[in-house]
Amino acid sequence: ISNGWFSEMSPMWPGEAHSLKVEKILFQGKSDYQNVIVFQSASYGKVLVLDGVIQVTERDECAYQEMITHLPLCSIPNPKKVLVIGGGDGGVLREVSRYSSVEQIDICEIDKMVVDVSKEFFPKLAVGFEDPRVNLNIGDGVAFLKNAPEGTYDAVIVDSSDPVGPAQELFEKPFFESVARALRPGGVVCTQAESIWLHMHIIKDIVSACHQVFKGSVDYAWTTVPTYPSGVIGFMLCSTEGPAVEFQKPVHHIDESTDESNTLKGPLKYYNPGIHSASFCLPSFAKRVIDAK
Ligand SMILES: NCCCN[C@H]1CC[C@H](N)CC1
Repeated sequence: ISNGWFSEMSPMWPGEAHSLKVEKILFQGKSDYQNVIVFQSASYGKVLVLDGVIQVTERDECAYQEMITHLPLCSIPNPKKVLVIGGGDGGVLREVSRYSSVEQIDICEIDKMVVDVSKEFFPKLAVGFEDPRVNLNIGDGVAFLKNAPEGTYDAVIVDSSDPVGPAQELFEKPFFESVARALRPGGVVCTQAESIWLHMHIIKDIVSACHQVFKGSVDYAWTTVPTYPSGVIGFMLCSTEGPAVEFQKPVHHIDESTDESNTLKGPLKYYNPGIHSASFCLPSFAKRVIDAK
């Protein structure tokens, strides 16, 4: 942070950096896994940064948390058991807790400091931890999945940081295989899948690994998040062999009218059925890589 600005630099997006004006640094720490910073920005509310990379801001987190959750959960009729890998800020838990059909929400976050910092500085995200259906595990998602009984989950959501550092193995085939084993037939997974403007090479490898591992549907969706690099982020949507899942046609309808204004959850700010279907439409440079047979 220099002369009041934070610039997000990484070898993951060489030659460019999104900057936010810093009003006040609220927390600085180093966990067993990464450097953790929280600052009050001038225009995006509070910001959580891990190893110099923006994870969430109060102003635009809704886009990411709502899309990564509702794209998979609105694609299956009756989600009951959901697993979140990563997601220690609680935002995905907040979105999963909107489903009355859900009975069990397991979460496996490797870094306890992320949970503690979110509870202290991001109450609108950490509200997700208050749901009685949530079981919090602090540990490595890869090990957690290896110990999960086969066919346990209807949905797995992989809310990870970038494949540089603790989350690296969450982008590799062995991990996808352990996800497939933990899902029931026709179960769905949604993973954070980087930017079509910056990471087509990473996306190409993820898509290829997913086609080898998931014998149901394999699809890629994307959305806007102003404070993520290049202003967009994508998601892999995959299902295991079993009852067919058509990700582009949501079977479950939630929209801005779902009124939770009486709770910290509030109504949906971003997701709606139109955005759901539109998010699978790709620009040609991405389509030719992602849809290539
Ligand atoms: N719940 C925190 C979001 C983590 N996902 C982000 C995607 C974009 C990355 N550059 C940083 C992590």
